[in-house]
Amino acid sequence: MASFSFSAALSRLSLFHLSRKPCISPSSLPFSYISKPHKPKDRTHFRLYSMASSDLKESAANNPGLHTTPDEATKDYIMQQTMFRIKDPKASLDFYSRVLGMSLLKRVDVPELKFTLYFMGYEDVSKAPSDPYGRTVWTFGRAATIELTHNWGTESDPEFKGYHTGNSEPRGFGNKDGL
Ligand SMILES: C[C@@H](O)C(=O)SC[C@H](NC(=O)CC[C@H](N)C(=O)O)C(=O)NCC(=O)O
Repeated sequence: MASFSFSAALSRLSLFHLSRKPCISPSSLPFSYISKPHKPKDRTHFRLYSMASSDLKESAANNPGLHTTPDEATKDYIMQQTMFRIKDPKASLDFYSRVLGMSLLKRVDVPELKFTLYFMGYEDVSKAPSDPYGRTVWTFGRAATIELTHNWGTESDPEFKGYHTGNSEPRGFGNKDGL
């Protein structure tokens, strides 16, 4: 099998097929790789895509409107939260914490309006402030959190048929994927 050097790979900037026993671990490459078994038994084949090419489908030149640097006026902005309404907090908290490995960053109970918010995220909550105000400020400073909204009673209301999933007309919200 031809030797495979990282510099040679960079200079070629093209697709690579690694044989069954790659001479270097794909995980050590700064390339992104997609394991694509050619046949079910060949699970060690990898197809490597160079990331240096400027004609990538994902380049700014190939995607009008795409900027590689944010506007100076909003450069510190982040997508802080997206909100999903949930029917049953027990089931949803189990899914987002046990299945997806997220942590509960902050819980907000609003009894006067009979709802609770659960802010979930991939953060080490042992580093969160212990005081409620500090914890709130910390939570709303985390990027890409999920705000789960539970309107009290939906979990036990036989008349509640669940929230719109986005998979029927009018199609709106699409889906959530996990890996
Ligand atoms: C932090 C708290 O005071 C809020 O304002 S959260 C935003 C608010 N959420 C709710 O009122 C949740 C209960 C409501 N019945 C619902 O299901 O939304 C809100 O503005 N919700 C509407 C929205 O579009 O986010």
